[in-house]
Amino acid sequence: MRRVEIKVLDARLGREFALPQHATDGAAGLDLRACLDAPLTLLPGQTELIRTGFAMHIADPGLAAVLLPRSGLGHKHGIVLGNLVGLIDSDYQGEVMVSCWNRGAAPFTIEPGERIAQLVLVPVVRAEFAVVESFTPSARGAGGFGHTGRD
Ligand SMILES: O=c1ccn([C@H]2C[C@H](O)[C@@H](COP(=O)(O)OP(=O)(O)OP(=O)(O)O)O2)c(=O)[nH]1
Ligand SMILES: [Mg+2]
Repeated sequence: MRRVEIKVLDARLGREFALPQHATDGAAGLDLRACLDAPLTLLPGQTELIRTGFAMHIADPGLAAVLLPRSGLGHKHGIVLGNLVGLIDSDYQGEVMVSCWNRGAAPFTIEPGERIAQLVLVPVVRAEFAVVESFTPSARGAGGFGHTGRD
């Protein structure tokens, strides 16, 4: 287990609402809860930025966190992320925010404390681009976007 510092910004977190945690021993994500004061109804097409009640500082530049939809909410109710995937930089120290987008056809109400997204810590390889005139040839070359066919 990796230790990552967080600051609790909403007093309900860790009391009324569980702190972000892995739901099972094998879970890759930590579920994030909506720190809302009242239920929030997202109409079809609506997007709102929702507080999670904590700030995090990953600190290690070799790590980042990605925010991903929960599959049940996304598939059954159309509740996904307005930015599709959220990226938390290792030097970010602000509140983790979740952009919730109702891409479905029906209104959906998010309750205070509801698990709305998941955070996955991922390794990062930082790079410095080196400008060259030519590449060592590869089998693919510049072919892409389906050039290998469909079967
Ligand atoms: O879903 C998200 C995405 C980002 N962030 C925070 C953490 C991240 O480190 C910071 C900046 O995110 P990003 O680089 O994706 O956004 P930007 O539009 O490029 O903003 P900036 O100019 O601040 O880098 O915002 C969130 O809290 N939730
Ligand atoms: Mg940025």
